[in-house]
Amino acid sequence: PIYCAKKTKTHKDELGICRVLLAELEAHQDAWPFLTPVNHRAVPGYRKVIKKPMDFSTIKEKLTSNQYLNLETFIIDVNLVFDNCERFNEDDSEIGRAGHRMRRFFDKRWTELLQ
Ligand SMILES: CO[C@H](O)CCc1ccc(O)cc1
Repeated sequence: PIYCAKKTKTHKDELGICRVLLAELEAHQDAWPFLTPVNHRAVPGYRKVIKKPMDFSTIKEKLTSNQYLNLETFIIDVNLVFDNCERFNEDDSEIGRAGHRMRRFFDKRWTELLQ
C-alpha cells in the first residue's frame, strides 16, 4: 500500500499484549523452572552469581501492580529470566535447554503479536 502508517499502541494496548504473552509463557510445557523465584537458600551460589533474580510469578505481580511502563520494560524482565538461566545452567542440561526453548518461543510470539 502507498500509505502505511505504523499504528501506534496505547499503554493499554501494550499491557494487553504483556498479559497475553505472560499467560502463554506460564502455560508452556517448558516453563516449570521459571514459574516461581529460585529458592536461593536451596541452591548454593545462586544469590552470589545472579544479581537480579526474575521469574514469571514476579513478572505477573509487577504487571498487575502496574510496575511496567510499556512493552519494552516487560520484555527486559522476561529476557532477564532467560539470561539468568543461561548464566547459571549449562546449555546441555535440562534447565539450560528449557531456557533456550522458552526464549525461542517468546521471541517468536512477541514479534508475531507486534506485526
Ligand atoms: C531457573 O532455574 C535456576 O537457574 C536454578 C537452576 C538449578 C536449581 C537447582 C539445581 O540443583 C540446579 C540448577
